Amino acid sequence: MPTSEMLAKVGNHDDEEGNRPTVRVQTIDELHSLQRKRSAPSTPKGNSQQTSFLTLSEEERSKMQLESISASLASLTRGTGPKVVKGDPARRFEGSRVAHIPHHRHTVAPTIAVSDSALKFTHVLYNLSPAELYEQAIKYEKGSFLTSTGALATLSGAKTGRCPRDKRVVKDALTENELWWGKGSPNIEMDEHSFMVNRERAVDYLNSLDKVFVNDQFLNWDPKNKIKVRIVSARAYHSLFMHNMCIRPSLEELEDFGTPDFTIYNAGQFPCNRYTHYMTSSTSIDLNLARKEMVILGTQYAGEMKKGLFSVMHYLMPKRQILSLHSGCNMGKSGDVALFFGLSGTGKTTLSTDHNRYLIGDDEHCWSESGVSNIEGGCYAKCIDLSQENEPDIWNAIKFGTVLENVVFDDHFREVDYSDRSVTENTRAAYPIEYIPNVKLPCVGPHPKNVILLACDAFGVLPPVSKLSLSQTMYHFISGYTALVAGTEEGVKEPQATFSACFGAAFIMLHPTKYAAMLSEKMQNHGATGWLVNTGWSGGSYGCGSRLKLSYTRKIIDAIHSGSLLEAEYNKTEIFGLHIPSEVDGVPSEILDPENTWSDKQAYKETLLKLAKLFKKNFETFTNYHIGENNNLTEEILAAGPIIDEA
Ligand SMILES: Nc1ncnc2c1ncn2[C@@H]1O[C@H](COP(=O)(O)OP(=O)(O)O)[C@@H](O)[C@H]1O
Ligand SMILES: C=C(OP(=O)(O)O)C(=O)O
Ligand SMILES: [Ca+2]
Ligand SMILES: [Mn+2]
Repeated sequence: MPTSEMLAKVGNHDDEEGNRPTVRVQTIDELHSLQRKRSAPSTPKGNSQQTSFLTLSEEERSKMQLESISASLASLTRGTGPKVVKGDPARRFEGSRVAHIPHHRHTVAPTIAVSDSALKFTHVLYNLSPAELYEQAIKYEKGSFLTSTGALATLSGAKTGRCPRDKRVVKDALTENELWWGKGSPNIEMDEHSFMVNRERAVDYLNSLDKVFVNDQFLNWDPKNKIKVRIVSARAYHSLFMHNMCIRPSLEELEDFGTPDFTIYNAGQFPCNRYTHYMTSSTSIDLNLARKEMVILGTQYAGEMKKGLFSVMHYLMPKRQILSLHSGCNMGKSGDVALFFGLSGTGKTTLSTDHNRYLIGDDEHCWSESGVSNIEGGCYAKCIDLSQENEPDIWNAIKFGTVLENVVFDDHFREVDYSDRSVTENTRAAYPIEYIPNVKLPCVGPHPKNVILLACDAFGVLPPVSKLSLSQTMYHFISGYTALVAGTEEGVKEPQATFSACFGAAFIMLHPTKYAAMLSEKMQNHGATGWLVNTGWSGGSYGCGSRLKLSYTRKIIDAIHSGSLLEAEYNKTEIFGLHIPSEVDGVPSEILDPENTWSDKQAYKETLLKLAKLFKKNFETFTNYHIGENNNLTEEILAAGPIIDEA
């Protein structure tokens, strides 16, 4: 047993003179209580001044936050939320310092309505810091480890990617007319009642736990169009992921947070009931725009939250005449902004993270009257085959605070093997955007000068770069083409063509032509140039050719940014009618026309024709829709697609 004398020696045991300051404590517990100074329960960014720290006492503020969280977690049948209390249940003495919600709020209908979960406390871990979340994850979540560079390695469980077929949107009187439904649409309907069944299931699951994580954060760096989001989840992994991906409020902003504009209930560890109407699997991601809520059951893949909120923005922003974009975005030293559209794996994150330019964001943006703004506060990079040489900024961002999903690492040294696909091909790193050294803070910029459409063409017939007319830009934007290789298994040789309207059909809520019309108007008003960049195959299709060197693609992108590519000499290609430059600085000229790179010219022609037919077939669904006044744009856009000589 330690005596106070022994304790007094802590910190100066090697001091002969005995005149160093001593620790003035009586017990080991007291010593430990000195270790951690109490700070506000939030995650401020750097220079938070504690000055205008308000009229409310800390206790009152805390009580209001807890009441709001309890209301968020309210059961709809029982009408009340759980008794919530702040802090980790494992550290009880701290939790008990905070007053919980007054009793009368929870005794509305005493006998029938009360469930056991209403009789216990749910501990709320509110806006924990990365360090606290690391501790929670490592202590309580299997599969959580520190890597050699300080990142938090996690497993997302059975689902290692999004489940678009399990996404449901509540169809009610309003959304029935407003949203895009039917063929090609990502919005698969559900009714209000089934949503409530799933919501109750998620909330009951969360309330049954000892503790839940709550993140209150923002979306959109445009201060006039900022959205307040609350994420309630059961895993430190989810809380840290959203901490990184959403915009982190300052202490002061958190004080006045108030009621969120949108709430996610992530009960991903718990399945949905397959006998609930509209459910087709044990996974369900449900969006209710009227209630401003999203429920996640049966998948722990964190990307589902980020992209779910992106869908919400694709609904809210166009209502304010703001275009939401599935694109990366960066800005040159002279203020020239570029957008990078493209489906998953085409290079938005890789190419927007450019050491010579300021990063505005890697995935989700808004284009308003005043310019562009990032929706998010972080990046979500693929890390399969990541190398320090090819992507140094992303490599260096994988450090303390970063969530590393589904990667494989050495058991002892904890060095990550980025080439290992044992868990999944879709390994990911989620980090705060400030981890990229040349970030543009705040993440906003002026109107774009270049609009780059990325396609990873595994057929190997699209040119590495083409300059597009405005109608061609619209045609390719609405088509949203990419073709990745089907898989990495032996014998899979045939690339799989994907068409995803607006390069993000999985996330749009309105008809694609609505976004296309807005893009066309904005590009015209601000004189932006459209480009099509193939980041995929050259010298033949997948199996024969090879993926274009990232260094060449970067040179092409450099030439777009600098304006030098606008001045180049162009030739028009057959069928697709694309304008390809004859020279690009730093790129071998012979690869600029894909026909040159194929040894079998006949095979090239056949593959090109095959792809053109796929484009035409895909576009059939859009030919009935009208874009622009008098439908004039529709005609122009159609004419800008591939032309197949049927003779
Ligand atoms: N020529 C290229 N251009 C862009 N990316 C390339 C190229 N060659 C290989 N890649 C790889 O392809 C992947 C692109 O993925 P990413 O940038 O995350 O796409 P997105 O953000 O659009 O989903 C990265 O892993 C990158 O290293
Ligand atoms: C997170 C995603 O985005 P991306 O692959 O475009 O980076 C996703 O599509 O799940
Ligand atoms: Ca994507
Ligand atoms: Mn990305």
